[in-house]
Amino acid sequence: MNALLEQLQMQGTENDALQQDKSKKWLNITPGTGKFLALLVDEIQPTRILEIGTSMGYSTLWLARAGGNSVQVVTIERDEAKHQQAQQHFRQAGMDKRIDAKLGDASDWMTRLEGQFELIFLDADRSQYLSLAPRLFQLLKPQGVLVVDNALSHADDVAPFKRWLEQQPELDVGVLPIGKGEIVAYLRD
Ligand SMILES: C[S@@+](CC[C@H](N)C(=O)[O-])C[C@H]1O[C@@H](n2cnc3c(N)ncnc32)[C@H](O)[C@@H]1O
Repeated sequence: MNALLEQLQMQGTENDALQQDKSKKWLNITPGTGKFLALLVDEIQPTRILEIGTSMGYSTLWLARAGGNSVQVVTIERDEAKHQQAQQHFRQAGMDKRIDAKLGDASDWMTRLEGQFELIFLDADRSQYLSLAPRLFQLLKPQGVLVVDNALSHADDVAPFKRWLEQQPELDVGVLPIGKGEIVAYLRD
């Protein structure tokens, strides 16, 4: 599994350096963010994790591995080629049973998901975050944590969403200087 993560990290870096078409870039989280997510999973011990923005499944694999056998990760990707390749990586890692990979737009899938998640990782089209915010909030379980990537690398893009989070009295919101910057929002009970 370590070897697969290292391979995906290297392939992603190489692909993104050469690829001109942004929709074909992998845009993996950094290994540091992967380690942070794994630590968080170890601390929260979630049974259900929601990820928005699968790409090739690099971050999904960090989440699923840390969660062990008892976790189910639901991950959403709208690009069919990426969705297919991610599923191949999940099988390769032997993690396909605990990863439920959905193909389609997050705004659509999120209305169809039932129940709540102890951890939500948001790493998708930042222009949609504000419109997704109310439903994301409903999907987050009390004492759950929402993590949002690119808080520092694309601070202007995520600013309206971050302000929305900060206006919710039940949420404690901070930004950690890990990887591309991570918003971490904790939903008090
Ligand atoms: C930054 S990449 C995700 C990287 C991935 N989390 C990782 O670190 O391995 C963002 C991905 O989100 C997908 N995406 C963007 N907006 C989406 C949406 N509204 N619904 C589903 N997928 C979306 C894109 O196609 C892209 O593959």
